[in-house]
Amino acid sequence: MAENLSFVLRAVKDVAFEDRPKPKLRDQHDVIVHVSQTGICGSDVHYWQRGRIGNYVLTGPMVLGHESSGVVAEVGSLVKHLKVGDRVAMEPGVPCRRCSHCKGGRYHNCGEMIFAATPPWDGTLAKYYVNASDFCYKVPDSMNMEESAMVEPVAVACAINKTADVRAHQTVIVMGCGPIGILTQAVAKQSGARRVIGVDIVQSRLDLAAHYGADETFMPPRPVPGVEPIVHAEKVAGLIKEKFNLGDGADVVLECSGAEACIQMGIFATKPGGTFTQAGMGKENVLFPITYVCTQALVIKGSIRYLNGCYPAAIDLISSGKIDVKRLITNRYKFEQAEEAFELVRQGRQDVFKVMIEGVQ
Ligand SMILES: NC(=O)c1ccc[n+]([C@@H]2O[C@H](COP(=O)([O-])OP(=O)(O)OC[C@H]3O[C@@H](n4cnc5c(N)ncnc54)[C@H](O)[C@@H]3O)[C@@H](O)[C@H]2O)c1
Ligand SMILES: OC[C@H](O)C(O)[C@@H](O)CO
Repeated sequence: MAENLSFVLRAVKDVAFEDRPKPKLRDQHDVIVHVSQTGICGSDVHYWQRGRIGNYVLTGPMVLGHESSGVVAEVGSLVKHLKVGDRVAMEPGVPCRRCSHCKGGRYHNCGEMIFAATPPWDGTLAKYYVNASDFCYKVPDSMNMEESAMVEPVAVACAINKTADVRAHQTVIVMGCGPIGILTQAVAKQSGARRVIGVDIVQSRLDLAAHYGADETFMPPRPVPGVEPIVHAEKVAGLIKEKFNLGDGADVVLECSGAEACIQMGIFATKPGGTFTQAGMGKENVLFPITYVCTQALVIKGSIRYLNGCYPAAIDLISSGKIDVKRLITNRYKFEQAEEAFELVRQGRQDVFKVMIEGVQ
């Protein structure tokens, strides 16, 4: 029997199962986690298919996966808050704790972050994963291990809302109704937003959004041949403002698709002085209506991964039943079927939303 069966991306479009040595505690504050469930994220599929996201480039074999829960199997001698057998949600990025960003409380900006399944760091799709104990959060008994793996995308959604400073009574437009968009809509609602409008080009995703966090949904009309895309985007933003009676725009726009058209529409749909936050990661460079940003004095922000407090907040939202992540899981696979699971996500079928891979027993 394998010691630490791992699902490894060996090169672009080339995955294989390998038996890797069981990880060792790197210091006395580490824990070894026996991984229970792992959700597949678009970025895992992206590395598999293209081998890079922005500056992160696959240069050697890397274990995939970063949305995981598990059971503590071993604890370092200085770990106080966890013991063997505890069930945890794992925050997959551990910062250096020493740079000016970490010391300033912005650890998401740490340049030395070790992030699971971001080259060159191995991910969590293995029997065992070693993590800093303070980045492992004990989950209440009421949460199962699939829900505990879903803490990761909910924490991303919390960070997006926190970055944009979403507040009570605001009108929020969320571009994109994939897992991140839908959860961002649900967190916006929980943050007190008065109206949340979800935008997507896929009807089934709008239908899900409408039964999840969004109050209203919108499908942008197709681009008109001969009309400049940016002119079309401004027109569509006008339609959104008119249809939903938003006056001169939404208080906040959260971009969760990465699509160039959505970025442009989102900017034009933000009210003067409002906040636009980019979380989607698509094309690295886009045509961007910068003069509009200037003349309307918009606040433009970027959101990446999680901020301090987002993991605990996500656990609270799930365990209190305020966000029901179970409804989002559409497909489940055994560890040995990991490639099949990845292939399913790659196909982008409309009936597939969140795919889970069970850990090695
Ligand atoms: N910032 C972060 O920390 C962070 C973390 C995780 C994921 N992401 C990024 O967030 C984005 C969303 O992630 P996801 O898992 O929900 O991905 P996804 O691909 O499932 O969702 C994207 C959605 O956008 C919709 N879309 C695409 N083009 C559109 C258009 N022109 N108009 C309207 N809708 C359009 C798609 O139909 C889809 O429903 C991705 O770009 C991902 O890389 C960012
Ligand atoms: O949810 C976390 C994200 O998937 C990662 O930051 C990834 O997209 C970039 O490495």
